[in-house]
Amino acid sequence: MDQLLVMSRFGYMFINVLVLVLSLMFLKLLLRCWILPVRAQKKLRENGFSGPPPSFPLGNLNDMKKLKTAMVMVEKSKSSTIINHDIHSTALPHFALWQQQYGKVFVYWLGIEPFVYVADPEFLSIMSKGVLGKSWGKPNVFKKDREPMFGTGLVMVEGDDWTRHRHIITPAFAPINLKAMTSMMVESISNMLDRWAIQINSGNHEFDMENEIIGTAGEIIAKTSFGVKGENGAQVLKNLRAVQFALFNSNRYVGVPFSNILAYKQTLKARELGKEIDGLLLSIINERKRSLVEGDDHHDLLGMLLKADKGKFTATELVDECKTFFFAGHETTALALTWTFMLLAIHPEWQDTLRDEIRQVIGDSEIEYNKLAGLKKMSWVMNEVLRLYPPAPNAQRQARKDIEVNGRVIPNGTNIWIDVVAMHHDPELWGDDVNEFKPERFDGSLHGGCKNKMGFMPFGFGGRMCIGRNLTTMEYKIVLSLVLSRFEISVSPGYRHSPKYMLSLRPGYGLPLIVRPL
Ligand code: HEM
Repeated sequence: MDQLLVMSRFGYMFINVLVLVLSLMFLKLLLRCWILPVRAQKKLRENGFSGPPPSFPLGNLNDMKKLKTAMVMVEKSKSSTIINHDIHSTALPHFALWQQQYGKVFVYWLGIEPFVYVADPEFLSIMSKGVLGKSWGKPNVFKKDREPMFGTGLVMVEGDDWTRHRHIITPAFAPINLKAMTSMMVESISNMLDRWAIQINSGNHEFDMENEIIGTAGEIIAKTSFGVKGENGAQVLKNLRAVQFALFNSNRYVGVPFSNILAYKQTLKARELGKEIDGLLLSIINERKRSLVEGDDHHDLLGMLLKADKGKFTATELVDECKTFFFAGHETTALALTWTFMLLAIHPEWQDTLRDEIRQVIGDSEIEYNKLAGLKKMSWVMNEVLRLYPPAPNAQRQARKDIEVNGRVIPNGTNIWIDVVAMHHDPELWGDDVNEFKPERFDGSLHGGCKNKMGFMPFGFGGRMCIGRNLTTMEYKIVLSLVLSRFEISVSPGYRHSPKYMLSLRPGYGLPLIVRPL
């Protein structure tokens, strides 16, 4: 009898505790998914930020999806031979439409996360001047998602940690160190061109240039970051690509509560691959540390970090920085080159102009780092390509404090989405020829004559500007010099111009080009 009484009391207590725990969980959920977003929306409205009305729990994701689908239908009905550089309304139709309705600064919602959208360089300039580095960071909503790619590498760290990381890494990108990477790059590119020559000899002149360049750029970034040689290196490269595929080639509902559960297969796969990459990179790092003691020299970024580092980075931090170099530097550089080949293929006069310049600056000698700065017109072409087709089509921040811009407050916790494609294609900033390929607009002007300096930002802005931009410029110039010295290119009739926003800005159906030896 007593025993029964004790058991029923115990059961009663258990149920009470369970109810309490479930109620607390429910309240937390209510606060996170409903009360806080409603409060944020009210504050943003009070501060004059309007935008498309969100619905629960998707925010504006459904509108975005519908507009994209409608745009795909419109595109399918168009002639496939037209190459139009006015890409904002086709690649990002939701932003183009909302801009017309709400202006260049408005609020939209990814799930329960508010984003202040900015396509006004003046607003951006005032905002970034008033913001101390610590008042904003990278959106938490993306951090978890991209953890297997960047970990706590430079792209993701904030505050004092960011200052420390940036301080240690900056010297690795110094010209003297980049110079030592020239031969690694020349080797990979020459291998690719020799493959092309063999294929052309066998009668096949058509290449998917995006595939070709992504493969070679991946090899180069892996070599220049941590030395891809050996079995471990090759396996790291393979896994890094697989992580990217698992994370971004699927429909993910960023900002929607429990969306990770919906995409749990990809999330788990990315985490597993991420762990495997960490293990492989760790063994490369340990091997390097041993060989450094024995006096071996490695001219890649990891080698430079290990030499300069003297224990300033933990092993995990070193692993994360290697992954960061790969993910931040691989596709961006490859896409800059891919879009360049598309534009040069439809502008043979610019192929000739660059060939003349290469002949004058480099001649028949081997490519040397010091000579690359002399390729001025090539720099104009690079800037113009990055303007029309920016491989990093947006930048994001999250307010860590209330941020005031012209008397309007962006509340702590709000995300900020800077639309680089919109600013690069804005006729009010660039003039009526904004959608024309005119590299000469960069002759004597670092900002291509844009009315506001912040209107041209392919490498970001402020203290967080891309640390790898000199490395990219170097690779870009070496690739173009070697390709244009041996081949001429034209567009294949199979090319369908359809730039798509998939985290980066890439050709929707690849880039088939016809390549002929000179
Ligand atoms: C065409 C090529 C490239 C483009 C368009 C590009 C673009 C950008 C942009 C826009 C940012 C700023 C992001 C932000 O403000 O949130 C950035 C940052 C960064 N990039 Fe690049 N990038 C390129 C190549 C590279 C390369 C080759 C590397 C390294 C090997 C690299 C490493 C980084 C890193 C580590 C950051 C973070 C810097 C920081 O937060 O302090 N990037 N890049």
